[in-house]
Amino acid sequence: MFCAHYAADRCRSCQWLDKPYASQLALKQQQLITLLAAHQPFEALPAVASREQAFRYKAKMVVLGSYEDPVLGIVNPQGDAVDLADCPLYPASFANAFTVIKRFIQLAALVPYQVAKREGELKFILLNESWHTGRLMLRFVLRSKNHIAVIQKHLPTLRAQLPALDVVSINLQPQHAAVLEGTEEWILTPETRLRERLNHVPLYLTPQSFFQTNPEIAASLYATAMQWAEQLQAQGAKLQRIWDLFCGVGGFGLHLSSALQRQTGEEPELIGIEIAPAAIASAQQAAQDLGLRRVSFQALDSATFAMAAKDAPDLLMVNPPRRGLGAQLCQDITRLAPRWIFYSSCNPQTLARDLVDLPDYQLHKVQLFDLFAHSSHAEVLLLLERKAR
Ligand SMILES: C[S@@+](CC[C@H](N)C(=O)[O-])C[C@H]1O[C@@H](n2cnc3c(N)ncnc32)[C@H](O)[C@@H]1O
Repeated sequence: MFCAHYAADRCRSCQWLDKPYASQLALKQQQLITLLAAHQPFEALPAVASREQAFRYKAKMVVLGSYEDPVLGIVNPQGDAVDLADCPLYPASFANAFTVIKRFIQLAALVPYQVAKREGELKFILLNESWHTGRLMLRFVLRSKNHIAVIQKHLPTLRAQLPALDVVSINLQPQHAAVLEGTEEWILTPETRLRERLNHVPLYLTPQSFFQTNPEIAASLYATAMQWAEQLQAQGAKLQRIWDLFCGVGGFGLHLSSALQRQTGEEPELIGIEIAPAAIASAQQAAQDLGLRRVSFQALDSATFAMAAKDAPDLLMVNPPRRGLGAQLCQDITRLAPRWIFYSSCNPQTLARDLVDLPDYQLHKVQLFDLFAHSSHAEVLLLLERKAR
């Protein structure tokens, strides 16, 4: 992929862009296998390759410059404001959306926040596109409530110029700190969720709920977890109780539950645990759309849930943030002793550390999903089985 910003040394966010894509993927795979070498023997499946560009359906843009001439992008290590409205990682529609958003910033006189002076109002623009529908969700991250009224006043103009825009919200982030978003959110549109669909599963993206940046590879990741579960069930494994810890809007659990039900005609019991209430509401809506009845999505801390649990599920799905599961949760998983674990990780280092804390489990399968092409980041799915005692 050619990127003019990278070539001019303005943006180096894609740290590996100087390597041909095939070499990037081979290197990630090799690093992963080396990291997990102590857990041999296991089957290392071929890495799932991404598109090289236009795969990133979520943009987090710092708002810089002035309201008359706004810049949407980053401040690079040299301290320069770099406009990334034409970043080739985004789908083609984002360039037009950013042009319209810049006009809106001018119209509503939304002064970009200046970190050094602690002045201004608009900190970030967060934009999501649904891969399935092409519809958009836009969030303005503001320092104070001062500009809510003016954004509301001009909202009809924004929506007329960007007809794909379904959801618009304001997030309040009053702190002078490197924090992307705050806890208060106002949704300004009648539509409060962006509809997505990966494989056969409807998913709802809302402000304040996590969703994967690369939906095409996320679809492959969910489909793979689903196929592994179907294979286990076909080989006679009992998979009647599933937990999906760190479930977000429910991607893994909903795929697993609906696929296993399709295979046997019997719906497994699914418990999904996630800290963000907005994501839980989305997961509940999707479960209802799928007609699943034996589902309980709960807004809780995963470690607290596991600590209080007495009985293990048959299949434990975990997909923690970069920090991994941590020692306490690994201890509770060991105590509960589910037979099967699917571990999806976006940080192989913390994954490797967690595996050391799960000595009762044998690693069977490893697969890399390149959600983050041109970077050193890797998403991995593992299949673990409790060792015979
Ligand atoms: C890597 S994301 C995975 C989300 C989801 N499994 C998916 O496929 O999109 C990690 C999720 O863990 C949630 N999370 C973070 N800390 C948590 C905690 N202590 N307990 C439960 N969920 C947590 C985040 O809000 C986020 O949705």
